[in-house]
Amino acid sequence: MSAVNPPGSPKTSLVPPPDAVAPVRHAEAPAPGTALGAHYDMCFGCGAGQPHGLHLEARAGEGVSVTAEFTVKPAHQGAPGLAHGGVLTSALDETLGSLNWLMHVIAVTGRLETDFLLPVPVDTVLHLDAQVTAVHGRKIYCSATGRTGGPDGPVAVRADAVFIEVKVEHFIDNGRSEEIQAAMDDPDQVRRARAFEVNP
Ligand SMILES: CCCCC/C=C\C/C=C\C/C=C\C/C=C\CCCC(=O)SCCNC(=O)CCNC(=O)[C@H](O)C(C)(C)COP(=O)(O)OP(=O)(O)OC[C@H]1O[C@@H](n2cnc3c(N)ncnc32)[C@H](O)[C@@H]1OP(=O)(O)O
Repeated sequence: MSAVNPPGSPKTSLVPPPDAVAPVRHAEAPAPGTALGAHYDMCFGCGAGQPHGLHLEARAGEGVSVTAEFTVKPAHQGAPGLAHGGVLTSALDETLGSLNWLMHVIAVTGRLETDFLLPVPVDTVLHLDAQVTAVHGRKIYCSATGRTGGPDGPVAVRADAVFIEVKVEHFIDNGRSEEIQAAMDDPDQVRRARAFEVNP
């Protein structure tokens, strides 16, 4: 049998390489406690205009960190009365994606690994916390936890991820044309997208 973790395999990619550097909070990052708002009104994770969404609300934290709250609704069930694991992973993914605001970088999820430690019942408020741990070129290494019963409660879910920095053209070139056109016609959306990109 070949090596369990051959170099370059996905399994090794969540560990920052030795020459990775500490993340830098952008000088114009929102102050700790500031609500970050949605990066896109129709986003499944954070968009207020998305009726099927999670409606996650993230706030800037200290350093390169964010916090968020997610209330598990009946529509999020996997087993009777319990949250679906994929939905919980989406909440972690969205919280990690919100870290973009603090670095003024646009990045998309490359790899995300979730540990499910406790079942999460419907009506639970999941207290999410995410931080960037290291940066290597375009790769942003980050981790998140979701706690129940309050911000200091037991960890129910946690995730490690690598996000990959992209340009706004990633969305323009790959998104379905009708949504891209609508986004480009919306000055507020263009402003929000560009706000990520100012990264001197
Ligand atoms: C004006 C209209 C604007 C409209 C837009 C509106 C708003 C935009 C603003 C903000 C939105 C931003 C983010 C959204 C935030 C939250 C949502 C939650 C996050 C998500 O839900 S987001 C969706 C899921 N996500 C994807 O849809 C990605 C699909 N994917 C790809 O699009 C490509 O795959 C890509 C771009 C990832 C890479 O492609 P690429 O060609 O650019 O880069 P390349 O391959 O050269 O890799 C460069 C270096 O990254 C390493 N690397 C690559 N892939 C890796 C992996 N998977 N794991 C570990 N490392 C990886 C390589 O190993 C190399 O590393 P090294 O430099 O060391 O060699």
